Amino acid sequence: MEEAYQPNLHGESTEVLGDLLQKIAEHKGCGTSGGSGKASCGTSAGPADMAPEVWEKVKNHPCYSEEAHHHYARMHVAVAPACNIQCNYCNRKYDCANESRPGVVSEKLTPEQAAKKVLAVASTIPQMTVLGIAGPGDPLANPVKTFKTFELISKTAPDIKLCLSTNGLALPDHVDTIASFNVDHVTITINMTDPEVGAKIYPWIFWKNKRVTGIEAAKILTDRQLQGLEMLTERGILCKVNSVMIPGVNDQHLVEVNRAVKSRGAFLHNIMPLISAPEHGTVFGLNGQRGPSAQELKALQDSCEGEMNMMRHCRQCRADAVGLLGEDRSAEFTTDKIMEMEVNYDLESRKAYQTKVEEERIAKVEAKNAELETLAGAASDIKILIAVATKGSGRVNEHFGHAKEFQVYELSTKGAKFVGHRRVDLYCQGGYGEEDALETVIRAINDCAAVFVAKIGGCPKDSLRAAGIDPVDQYAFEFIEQSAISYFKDYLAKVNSGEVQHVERGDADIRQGAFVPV
Ligand SMILES: C[S@@+](CC[C@H](N)C(=O)[O-])C[C@H]1O[C@@H](n2cnc3c(N)ncnc32)[C@H](O)[C@@H]1O
Ligand code: SF4
Ligand code: SF4
Repeated sequence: MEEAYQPNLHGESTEVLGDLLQKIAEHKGCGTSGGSGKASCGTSAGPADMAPEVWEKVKNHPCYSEEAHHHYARMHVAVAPACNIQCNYCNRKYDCANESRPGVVSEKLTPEQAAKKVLAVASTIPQMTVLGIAGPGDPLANPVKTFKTFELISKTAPDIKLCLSTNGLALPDHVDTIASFNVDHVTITINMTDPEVGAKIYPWIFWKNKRVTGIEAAKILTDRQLQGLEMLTERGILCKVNSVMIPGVNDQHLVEVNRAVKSRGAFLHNIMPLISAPEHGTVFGLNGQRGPSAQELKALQDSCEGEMNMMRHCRQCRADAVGLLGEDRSAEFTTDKIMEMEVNYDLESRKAYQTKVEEERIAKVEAKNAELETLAGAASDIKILIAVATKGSGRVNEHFGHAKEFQVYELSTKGAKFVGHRRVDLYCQGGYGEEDALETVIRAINDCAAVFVAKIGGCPKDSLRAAGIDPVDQYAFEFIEQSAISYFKDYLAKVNSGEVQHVERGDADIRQGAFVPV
């Protein structure tokens, strides 16, 4: 192991960073508020309503703050191979280096290898702020490996936030240990509170040294999950609940789940699409269980939003993912490569870098707010979706042809709201076989009125226009939200003058997560 690094937590740059973060909070725009669990980021209640200790936890956590995810990165370490339950959508034996979805890893690590990897990544990616353990199995079915990893990292990289993601079965037994390692973000996957529904998702659980099946298993699981959630929130640990949306199985029921977890103090609800394909070898993949469409997912998230804040920017990462959400740099940090890397974990230079990131965030929020003021008083029910090609930093900074995903924003007189993303790399690979990649991208974003890009060639421009999608490169390298609001203002003006006719667009031809044609 490396020698323990002793940080200077009272250094000047730390103070500067603190001031900047406070400024951002005053600009109302960058977190996800506590208590009510409602969204912020210029969408509704902002950090002004958020308890300072909650703000402290979410301000640079890419999963807990939609706004932070444009700037801050996370990493997962795959130290937890075993699992204590079986879900009909999970098969951890299937592995593909090019595939990014939960449960997939290229190599499993020991706690010592994981700690070394964290230092290597933190030295290379100064905006990496969060270390999560999310499998490939269940962290709490591997408690020794999980907590040893946390212990090592909390000593060597004390500025990194620790997270874990669990199915919750063993959670009540480990809450005190979780709290003792200052793990202040825990995700619990809760797909049901009704055991009848649960029996369709979980064939078995391993409980008190024996296998339990059916409704009895689902009843134990839901009781333990809800008990664990209550125990964590009582201790002030922020909880995110993941729910996998499985059409025809738990889609209607998730509204009830949403109420149940909100009433027990969950901070954020992440309803994610089922990923299901026969080649994954899962029960659902093999029996043809489909995932939801992008529209079905958004409709369910919208219907739960009145209740609590919904996460819409989850990328359903691999258990060894590294980088900004939506990018995967795990191939740069394999065990072989780390061995040869010069690791220089310097807390002060990490803080200095993050200070620059915070300056950029402030500029972005100010620009958005200024643009939003120009919309004040505009009355219209029109809403449109736009797709944005971005590499991060909250800017329109990706070439159309290089985009592996598009971020989708809903524009209205209230402003620009992030509502999801479309991963076109997997869609191209898995969806339509020989079909031209451009065609599949167009089908994936054909519910959007425009696509914002840093650059685009003449041919794709023409094809997009023919599909009724406006290719917009005039905001190249500008901030996304400010540009989107400015575009929407022009759009409304053109609709009002009759220059453009607003049409309600149909659904995109994409099934989130499943990558098969609707
Ligand atoms: C791989 S699991 C690891 C953590 C833990 N075992 C759990 O299930 O919460 C991480 C997340 O991925 C989700 N997941 C796994 N397979 C999935 C699939 N095929 N489709 C959608 N979500 C999936 C799980 O439900 C969980 O929320
Ligand atoms: S609990 Fe997590 S790791 Fe275990 S089978 Fe379900 S998804 Fe897979
Ligand atoms: S799977 Fe979702 S919640 Fe977990 S690290 Fe990725 S984006 Fe964040």
